[in-house]
Amino acid sequence: MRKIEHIGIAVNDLKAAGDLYEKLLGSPAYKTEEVASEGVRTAFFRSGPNKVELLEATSPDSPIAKYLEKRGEGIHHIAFDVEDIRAEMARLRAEGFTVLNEEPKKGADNKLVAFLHPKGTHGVLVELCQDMG
Ligand SMILES: CC[C@H](C(=O)O)C(=O)SCCNC(=O)CCNC(=O)[C@H](O)C(C)(C)COP(=O)(O)OP(=O)(O)OC[C@H]1O[C@@H](n2cnc3c(N)ncnc32)[C@H](O)[C@@H]1OP(=O)(O)O
Ligand SMILES: [Co+2]
Repeated sequence: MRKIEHIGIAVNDLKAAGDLYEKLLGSPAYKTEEVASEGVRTAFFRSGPNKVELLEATSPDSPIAKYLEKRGEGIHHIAFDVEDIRAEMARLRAEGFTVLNEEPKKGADNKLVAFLHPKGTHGVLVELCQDMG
């Protein structure tokens, strides 16, 4: 794990939350992007070398919709930047973590992504991200 790639925050309304985070961070989202396969629309903000990803659900069966229904708005996941996502997935499986994806999938912000089940990480949904260059 090279660094924290982004902190993911689940929100009910991306526009309203985005306006607030623009005030909070002092700059607008550098990207908004829909990831249909995940049923999410995202907005990315920079905070120095770090990133914040706001996520709203675009379908009722989205993981974000389910999370919001159950827990309301809040920090949804921590994403880590990895050099080689397939190698990391194999390493973490061998270490006993529950890797939720057979194969990495295309995420937002030009990344290949995979997730670890929060039950195996002390309650934090972990995302692995490899930059696709
Ligand atoms: C890819 C685009 C973008 C990017 O950065 O590129 C994204 O980040 S997309 C983010 C949205 N996509 C995902 O989250 C995919 C991975 N998530 C999942 O596969 C599910 O959400 C899963 C398996 C984590 C939970 O789904 P499930 O249907 O099992 O929901 P439950 O409510 O039954 O949850 C089971 C259990 O886990 C706890 N839980 C659920 N979500 C989280 C979370 N985000 N953080 C911590 N814990 C979580 C939930 O409370 C249940 O525990 P329990 O003790 O039974 O209440
Ligand atoms: Co993410």
